[in-house]
Amino acid sequence: MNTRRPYIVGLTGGIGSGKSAAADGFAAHGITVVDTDVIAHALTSPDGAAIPTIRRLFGEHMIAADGSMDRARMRALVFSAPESRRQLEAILHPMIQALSAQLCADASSPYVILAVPLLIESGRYRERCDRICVVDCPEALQIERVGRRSGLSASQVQAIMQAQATRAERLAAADDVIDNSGSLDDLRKQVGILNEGYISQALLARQA
Ligand SMILES: CC(C)(COP(=O)(O)OP(=O)(O)OC[C@H]1O[C@@H](n2cnc3c(N)ncnc32)[C@H](O)[C@@H]1O)[C@@H](O)C(=O)NCCC(=O)NCCS
Ligand SMILES: Nc1ncnc2c1ncn2[C@@H]1O[C@H](COP(=O)(O)OP(=O)(O)OP(=O)(O)O)[C@@H](O)[C@H]1O
Repeated sequence: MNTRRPYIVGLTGGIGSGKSAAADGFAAHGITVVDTDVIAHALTSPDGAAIPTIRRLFGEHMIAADGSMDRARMRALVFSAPESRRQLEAILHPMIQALSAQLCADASSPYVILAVPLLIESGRYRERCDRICVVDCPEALQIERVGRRSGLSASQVQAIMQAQATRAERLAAADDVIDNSGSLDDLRKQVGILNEGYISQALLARQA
C-alpha cells in the first residue's frame, strides 16, 4: 500500500454530462480512476454488501431474480420520493465513501481521478479533492444523450436532474471545466491538456 497521500482530482457533472467518457479519457493516459457509480453498482450486485440491508428496509420486491437490486424499480421509487432516496443513500453512501477512500489510497498513478456524480451535493468528497473538474454541457444535451443511451424519457431524466445540483452550482465550484458540448474527440483533447497540468500539479504538491 501507498503511504503517501495521492493527489486527487474530483471529477463530477450532472447525469449524462459525460463523466464516464471523460474518466475513460484519463484512464487512457494511465491514470487510476475511482468511480463511485461503479462502486455503487458493485455494492448492489447479486453478492453486493448492501443487498441484505436493501432487502430488509425496502422489501423483497426491490431485489431482482438474480439477487441484485432491481435498478429500474429503485430508480422509479427514489426519484419520485425524496425520503426513499435519502434512505437508499444512507445505506450506500458510507460504504461508497469508505471503499473509494481505500481505492484512492492504493493508487500508484501520478494522480487519481475520483469520479463522483454527487461531489458538489454531498460534501463528503470535496475536502478529499485537491481540485474539482466539472464536465459540462447544456441540459438539453444531457437529456438527449441519456435518452439515447438508456432509453429514459425527458421527464425521467429531469426528475433525476432535480435531485442534483444545478449547472450553475457545479460551475461555481469548479477549478477546471471540460466543455462536452462538442464531439468525443473534442472531449479527449481537453482531457489530454488537463492531464498534463494535473501531472505537473501533483508533482509540485509532492515536493511542497
Ligand atoms: C437510483 C439508482 C438505483 C438508479 O440506477 P441506474 O442504473 O439507473 O443509474 P446509475 O447507478 O448508473 O447512476 C446514473 C446516474 O444517476 C445519477 N444518480 C445516481 N444516484 C443518484 C442520487 N442519489 N441522487 C442524484 N442523482 C443520482 C448520477 O448522475 C449517476 O451518474 C442508482 O443510481 C443508485 O443506486 N443510486 C444511489 C447511490 C448513489 O447515490 N450513487 C451515486 C454515486 S455516489
Ligand atoms: N461528446 C459527446 N458526443 C456524443 N456522445 C457523447 C459525448 N459525450 C458522452 N456521450 C455519450 O452520452 C452518454 C452519456 O455519457 P456518459 O455515460 O459519459 O455520462 P455520465 O455523466 O457518466 O452519465 P451518468 O451520470 O448517467 O453516469 C453516453 O452514451 C456517451 O457515450
